[in-house]
Amino acid sequence: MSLLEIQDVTHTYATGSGRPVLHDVNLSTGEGEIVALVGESGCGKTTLGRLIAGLHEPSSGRISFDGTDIAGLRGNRRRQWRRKVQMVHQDPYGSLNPGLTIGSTLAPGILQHKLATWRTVQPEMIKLLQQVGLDATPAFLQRYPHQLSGGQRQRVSIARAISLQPSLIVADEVTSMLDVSMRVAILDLLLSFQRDRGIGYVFISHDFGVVRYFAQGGRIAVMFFGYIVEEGPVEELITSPRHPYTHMLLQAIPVPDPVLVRKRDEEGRDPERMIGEPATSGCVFANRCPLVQDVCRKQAPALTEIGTGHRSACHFSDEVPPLVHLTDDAA
Ligand SMILES: Nc1ncnc2c1ncn2[C@@H]1O[C@H](COP(=O)(O)OP(=O)(O)OP(=O)(O)O)[C@@H](O)[C@H]1O
Repeated sequence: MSLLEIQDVTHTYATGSGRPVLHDVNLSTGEGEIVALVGESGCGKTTLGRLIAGLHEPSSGRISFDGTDIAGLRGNRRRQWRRKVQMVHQDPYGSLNPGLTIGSTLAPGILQHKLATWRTVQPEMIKLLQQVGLDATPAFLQRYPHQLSGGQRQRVSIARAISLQPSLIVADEVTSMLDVSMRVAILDLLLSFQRDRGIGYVFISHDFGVVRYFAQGGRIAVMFFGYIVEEGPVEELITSPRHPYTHMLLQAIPVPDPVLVRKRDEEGRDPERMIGEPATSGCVFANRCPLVQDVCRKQAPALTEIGTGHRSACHFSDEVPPLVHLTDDAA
């Protein structure tokens, strides 16, 4: 059974344009699994993450956790579900209350969920500091977020999430505001919790390099304007994309080799296609697609199984060309 199951979820913000920002999303993840959500800014990654973490309710569709529809959960069962799914945000400074010490940030959740008592909460918090690589002392618990570096603040956010012993963490662009030197350390820290505690992740990022590192062995779902257009095992999807949008994103990753850049351009990389409005009928990607044909303007392709655990929403997924920078003759 899946840990998390998202079925036909559509979401429209009451305060937004009135158009859905997620359309008929279907996605599932098993215990301890990593599923990465990738796509350009505004495609709905954070919205989907917030629905999974229960911070918004979907306009329609169903989200089940441990086999139970979360919309129907009440009382203690609802509290348990809220504890088991935690979210770590992109901006650790924004998500930590600047007026609270680290101790006052960590203690309430632990006490509320009865994971420690008033007597044991301090040693519990010190243990957490040590587990996330922070100075494990009572003095550190007295510090405020502004007294910490960006990396330390993100470690506090991670400590707050793991303090509630979750089964799933939604990690939303968790390294994008950190120095490059700090990024791998934070990713490795999160991976250690997957390895040692079986915590699964919904890992949101626009960076395929980061996703390839973090989600190895897991799956990627590629989103375009609120639709999942391709989903599959990480290595297979990154080396042999079967949707023209995934192909375009991967082909746009900068390479430091001018010969390769020329070869990509000769083979049809068209910067003009990197921008453009989503189509309002037929395939949502039709206005940008290099493979577009008449049928794409008329009929939206379903997300269809094209290999084991690999799905693509394209009428012409067989015609997506190999990536230039990964073919032998490009070397
Ligand atoms: N609270 C909100 N009210 C109204 N519209 C919103 C709200 N939050 C997001 N949106 C809109 O929903 C769409 C999807 O936004 P979302 O933040 O989920 O995308 P994203 O892929 O995570 O982008 P980014 O990588 O820039 O965070 C965007 O058009 C955005 O403007």
